[in-house]
Amino acid sequence: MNTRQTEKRILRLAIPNKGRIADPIIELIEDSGLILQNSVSRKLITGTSDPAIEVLFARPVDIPAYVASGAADLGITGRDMVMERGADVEELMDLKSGKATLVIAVPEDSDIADVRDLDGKKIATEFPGICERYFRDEKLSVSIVSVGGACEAAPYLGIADAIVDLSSSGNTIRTNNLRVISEILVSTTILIANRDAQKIYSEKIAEFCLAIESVMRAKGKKYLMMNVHREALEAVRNVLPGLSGPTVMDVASEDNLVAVHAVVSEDHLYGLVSSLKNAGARDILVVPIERMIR
Ligand SMILES: Nc1ncnc2c1ncn2[C@@H]1O[C@H](COP(=O)(O)OP(=O)(O)OP(=O)(O)O)[C@@H](O)[C@H]1O
Ligand SMILES: O=P(O)(O)OC[C@H]1O[C@H](OP(=O)(O)OP(=O)(O)O)[C@H](O)[C@@H]1O
Ligand SMILES: [Mg+2]
Repeated sequence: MNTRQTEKRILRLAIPNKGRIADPIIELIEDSGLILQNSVSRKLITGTSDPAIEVLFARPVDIPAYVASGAADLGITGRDMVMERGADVEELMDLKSGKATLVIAVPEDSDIADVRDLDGKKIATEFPGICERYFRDEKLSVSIVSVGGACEAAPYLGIADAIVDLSSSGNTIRTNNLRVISEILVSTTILIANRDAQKIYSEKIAEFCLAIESVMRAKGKKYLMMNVHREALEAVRNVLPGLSGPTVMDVASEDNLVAVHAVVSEDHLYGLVSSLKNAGARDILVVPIERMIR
């Protein structure tokens, strides 16, 4: 337990201050109902709508060490960052966003066909820690050239034979005439905790996880409400199967009418609405869902 943790009872959550995963993380946190006081200014530690939680803005790559040391109790960053730093933290939740694959790539016209061909070669990467461990485990001796970005240019510049870098759309690899020969890991954004934090803030952490989970569960889902004549109920039910069980309620004003409510996946919505109408549903409403708590 570090001194901050023993002295103060304000849970500190570290999140990225910039980069591609920063905005989706802020959006997820705020959708869960925890509002940040200063998300757009340059203030690096800010309060939230919960007086017992403060937010630290930091570089994604620094967050694992802050959490491991107890400078922050919770952190949200890429799994690749945690692995790169070899940080001793607890992974609490996979937030399933910010997906990217750490790949080994070589120039398209290279003779290198397989990882085994990399013995004795030079590898450029922003991930020297992961690389060193990976090639040691593979029992290959490589020299690692550490770069701060724009890694894909390294083979062309003659400073490396291969690169280890993240790829998501694959555009950068393709545009720079590289070919993937292997994948090292798939990274997503994760929620991590300091190993002592659970002892001090277990209730706050459980509350935070529940709130975040409820937003994730609601993503891509819509709430459908419709009125259905009893005779058409079976046909409407047949259109809905497979989706989370519809709720059927009597409509007070009309004897023969029931209200049917169901949670449906957004992907099904387009065809589903006309199928429901054809099956006899009417007054169909499609409503957004902010959070789903089980
Ligand atoms: N296509 C991608 N390329 C790089 N990182 C990605 C990609 N998709 C998701 N990520 C994740 O984003 C995080 C990178 O954070 P970083 O602060 O380096 O952001 P960035 O958008 O690459 O910014 P920078 O302009 O500083 O390179 C990592 O955890 C990484 O896994
Ligand atoms: O598969 P893609 O969708 O093309 O994405 C992959 C590219 O994005 C990242 O670079 P970034 O934009 O972070 O620049 P950097 O190399 O300077 O970090 C990563 O390092 C790759 O170069
Ligand atoms: Mg980058």
